[in-house]
Amino acid sequence: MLPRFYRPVSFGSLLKQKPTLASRLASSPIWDGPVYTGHSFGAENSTSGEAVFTTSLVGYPESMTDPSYTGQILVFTQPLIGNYGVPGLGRDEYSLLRYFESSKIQCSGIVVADFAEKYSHWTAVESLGDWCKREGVAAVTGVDTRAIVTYLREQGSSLAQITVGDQENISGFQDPGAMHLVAKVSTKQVYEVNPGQDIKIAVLDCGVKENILRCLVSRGASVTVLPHDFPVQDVASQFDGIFISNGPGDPTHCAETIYNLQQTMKAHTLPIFGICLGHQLLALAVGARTVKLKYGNRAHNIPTLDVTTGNCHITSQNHGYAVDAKTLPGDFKEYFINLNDRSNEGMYHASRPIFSTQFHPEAKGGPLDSAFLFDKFLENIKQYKAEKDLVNNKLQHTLLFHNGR
Ligand SMILES: NC(=O)CC[C@H](N)C(=O)O
Repeated sequence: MLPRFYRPVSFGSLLKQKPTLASRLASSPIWDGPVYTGHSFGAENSTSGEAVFTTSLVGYPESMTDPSYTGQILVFTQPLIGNYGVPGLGRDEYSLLRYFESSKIQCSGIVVADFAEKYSHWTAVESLGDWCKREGVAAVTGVDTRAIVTYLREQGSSLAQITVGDQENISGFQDPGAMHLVAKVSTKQVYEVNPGQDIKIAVLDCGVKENILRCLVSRGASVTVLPHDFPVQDVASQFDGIFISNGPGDPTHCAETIYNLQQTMKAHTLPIFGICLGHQLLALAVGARTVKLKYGNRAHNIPTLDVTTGNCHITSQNHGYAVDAKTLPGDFKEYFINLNDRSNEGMYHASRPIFSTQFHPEAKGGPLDSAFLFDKFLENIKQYKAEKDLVNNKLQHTLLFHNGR
């Protein structure tokens, strides 16, 4: 017998079609994808979004609170999800969330083969189902996720709905790719983490993960978090480095950030580092193009080649778009390549301290192979500061000399 709280739930997906005149005129989408019926173990709300799959084995609290998943229904290929429960909102010595990437569930819904009602972990305060219910997020279990993932791999990431019981999904099929989601998840106010340090980094928050901030402040930096569209070019001289964060949706919606980065790179020579959406925005700012991948890369174990060393790193990834490496301008070189699908995984400037990665070196949920890239950014900053100090000292000596005569 099914536990009482289970209600029938359907997970259906929309076959992606090239818009024909007929389908555009008929404003409702054509429902021609498969329907999978399982049980609800989260909030009994209907929802819609882009269905994507992750092959990560652990880290569901981190993935579900990652703002990059906004507007997406996350299908886990790992068949048993929820067995270590969900941790609480504890904070670390920097007041950053210890166990989550943001303070709420960001994805629109989740789909798992088998939900573990019984959980056990020393950090757990509730079950995955209770967390989803409390946060109003739909969750489906008891469906064949192998069939769903086969569909998504063949068809590509697709618009989908979760409907609970007999509910109608009045919102239809929401396409996160058509929305400027970064504006929704970015901070509205400027705030500081670990203030008062010698090294000062400006973070453009397009949906920044807590562990990215932790990776910067734990290396001794003060971080000032700015809204995604903040004119960073106007304040860049107050900082020693600029970081551009991860975030949801299609990077081409972020016209303000792209423009501000162009102006910053024109007027300033300080070190810049971007991760995931940050990489895509930096690439767009220097004139490269981004493309939508068929079903994206979402996993914690993707082999990635460092073109500069020949080393392979196992990386954590979560993206549906990629930079087309063929469109990088001459002074930017390809830094990393995905060894599964050969897509671009990063770039660096030939002579300036600017680089970015498509994968996530902060990887909460692991692996930590590429965490050295934060050290590299901090090294770039120290070198930049040392050169700046040298120039300032020389300038002062020159002025003193002239004054003395
Ligand atoms: N994790 C991210 O920053 C994702 C970037 C972008 N939204 C993509 O899907 O490609």
